Amino acid sequence: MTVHNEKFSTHNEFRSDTFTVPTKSMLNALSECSFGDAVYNEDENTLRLESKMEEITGKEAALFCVSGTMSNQIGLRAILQQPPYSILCDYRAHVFLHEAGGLATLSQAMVHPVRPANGDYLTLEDVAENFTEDDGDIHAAPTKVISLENTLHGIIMPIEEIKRISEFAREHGIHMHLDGARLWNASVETGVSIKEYCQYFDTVSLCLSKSLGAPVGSILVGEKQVIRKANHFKKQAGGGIRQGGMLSLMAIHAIDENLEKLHYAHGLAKEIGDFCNQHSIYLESPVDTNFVFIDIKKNRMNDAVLVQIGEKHALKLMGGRLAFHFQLSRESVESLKQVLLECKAYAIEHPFTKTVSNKKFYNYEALSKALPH
Ligand SMILES: Cc1ncc(COP(=O)(O)O)c(C=O)c1O
Ligand SMILES: C[C@@H](O)[C@H](N)C(=O)O
Repeated sequence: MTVHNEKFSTHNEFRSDTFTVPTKSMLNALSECSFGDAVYNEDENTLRLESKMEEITGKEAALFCVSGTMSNQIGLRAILQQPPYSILCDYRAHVFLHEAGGLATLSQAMVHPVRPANGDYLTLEDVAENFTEDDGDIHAAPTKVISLENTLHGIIMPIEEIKRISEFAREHGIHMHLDGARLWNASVETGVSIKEYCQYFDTVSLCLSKSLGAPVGSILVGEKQVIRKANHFKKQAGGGIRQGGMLSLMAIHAIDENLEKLHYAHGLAKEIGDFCNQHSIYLESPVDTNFVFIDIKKNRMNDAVLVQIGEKHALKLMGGRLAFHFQLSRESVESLKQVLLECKAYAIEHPFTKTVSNKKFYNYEALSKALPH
């Protein structure tokens, strides 16, 4: 992957697939992009992207948003009507843990985080045992949305389970939202189409700026009146995009050119997952797609040491979560194996037994080194 300068190198970038950069093909396309004001729905490329996503997802309407956090939060807000209500989600859900408490502030929603009994993904039994019936009990905040995430920590949620939960939700008048930031990864891996996944949900958020490599953006899809309301919340939050044609054209190219490259990323992740298993480096969850979650606690590793050993080998890490994407080099993956062996050896000599929060899969100090101060 040729990049524009070493500061933005992605060949050695394992912190997240959010660090992927536009390909030369995406940049070359910009010579032909539109410059309409997208707030007035006058940008040709943005309308083309939204129409493309309506076709891919089978939903009535699509909305180009500046981030996945925005598309999730305005999507959930748009389907909620009158508090008190609650949102049921996985205890690791991004909408719950990593979107700055938006469900409380924008949606005034209570969140009911549920730990899957199987350790990997929510089942109907998890939902049925934990949802709050809208039965008039004034002590309660009835469940009005079940928000799923696929993939979650790279784990694929089986389509059969999604279907069971969706049927249950519809029987109980509960909306279904999908945080599909990496639904592309699930679809490429399972062969189940994006459209088939989306049919079980009222609203779906899909990210363009992660494994697909677009520089900015996510898409929210749903029924016309829901997307119309979501667009209102988008503008309220200052998310109106003026000449968005450059961003949406790169997003169109990202979908057309990079989707198949996800297989490469998944292959690298599985290779590292197998390597860990062969060298007794415990994993937190299965490697279904583009993430390897090292079980830092069980390995008695210190994630700051892992980051430092990574730096010694010119790799960018931010903790026990290892992200894989199509811009990684073969050499970096080989170096990563060395880093993991060194970190495992260090942990044997110096076991890390301090109790740390499991709320974050990233070492913010390491991440913050990349952030403007
Ligand atoms: C599962 C998931 N959903 C939503 C988001 C939010 O996306 P963004 O960082 O564009 O706000 C992320 C972050 O990348 C994510 O990992
Ligand atoms: C950090 C987190 O918000 C981001 N979504 C990631 O996966 O890297």
